[in-house]
Amino acid sequence: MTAVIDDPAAASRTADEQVVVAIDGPSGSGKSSVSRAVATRLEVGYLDTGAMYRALTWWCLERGLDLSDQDAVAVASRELPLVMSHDPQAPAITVDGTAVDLAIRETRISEAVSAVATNLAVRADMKQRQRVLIGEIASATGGVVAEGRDITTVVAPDADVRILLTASEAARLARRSKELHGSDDDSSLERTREQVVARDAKDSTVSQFSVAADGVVTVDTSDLDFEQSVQAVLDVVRAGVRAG
Ligand SMILES: Nc1ncnc2c1ncn2[C@@H]1O[C@H](COP(=O)(O)OP(=O)(O)OP(=O)(O)O)[C@@H](O)[C@H]1O
Ligand SMILES: Nc1ccn([C@H]2C[C@H](O)[C@@H](COP(=O)(O)O)O2)c(=O)n1
Repeated sequence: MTAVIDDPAAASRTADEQVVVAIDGPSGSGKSSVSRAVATRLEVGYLDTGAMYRALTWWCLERGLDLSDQDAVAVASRELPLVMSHDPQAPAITVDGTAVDLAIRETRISEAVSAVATNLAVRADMKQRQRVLIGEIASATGGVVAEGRDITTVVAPDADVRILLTASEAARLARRSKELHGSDDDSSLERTREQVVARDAKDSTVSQFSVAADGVVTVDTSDLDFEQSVQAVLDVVRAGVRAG
């Protein structure tokens, strides 16, 4: 893999030149926002795999499914009529023609999504979908930044560059609290804890995203601001591309 990054003619890269970047990490580490910025700078597509689990959760609830009914949720996963735009500056997601970009970020979805994401039949289906999407996006745009919890280890263990994006629990809680409640005072932090710490505890029963697997580079953003985090990831990508 010999991709020239920051190449304005990204979409004309040959298969050998395409760059696939896999990024995992815990909730609030900055995966989505940093990955979108990195994909934008690299002029490649973006895949938010968490949005896929969220969309499935939304669809199951919309249809009145009991999320603890593993078989019914697995069938829903296979049938999910999902369409995603992979433009990092305008990611969009529809289910059966309904735009769900905002709905899938609601607290009710954040609190329910782990029940779906820990369903092993759903994970097997999502893995296949995500592998296909990574190939399609890379072909269409010259590369892809795909982020989630198991991209570096299960979905794309052969990615050109694999990164674990992490941050201390305090930093992650404060970031999410400011985003959701506009503040990181004590009561806001407490209200955010369920969505960050408790969700990670549930999700970590099926994926390993707290310790980097062999060959995965850890980028700790606890003491970095947003732009520094983007630059740190780009540095790893550039080093990985040169080494590859
Ligand atoms: N290095 C950083 N410094 C400060 N804020 C950051 C940094 N990185 C991300 N953020 C902010 O933290 C919040 C959480 O980031 P983001 O949604 O990208 O995290 P995530 O890892 O994708 O979380 P989740 O997995 O729960 O969706 C956002 O408001 C984002 O702008
Ligand atoms: N590859 C992935 C991506 C996401 N999940 C789970 C973890 C979360 O509970 C949920 C939503 O993810 P988020 O949008 O918060 O990043 O999906 C997973 O298990 N594997």
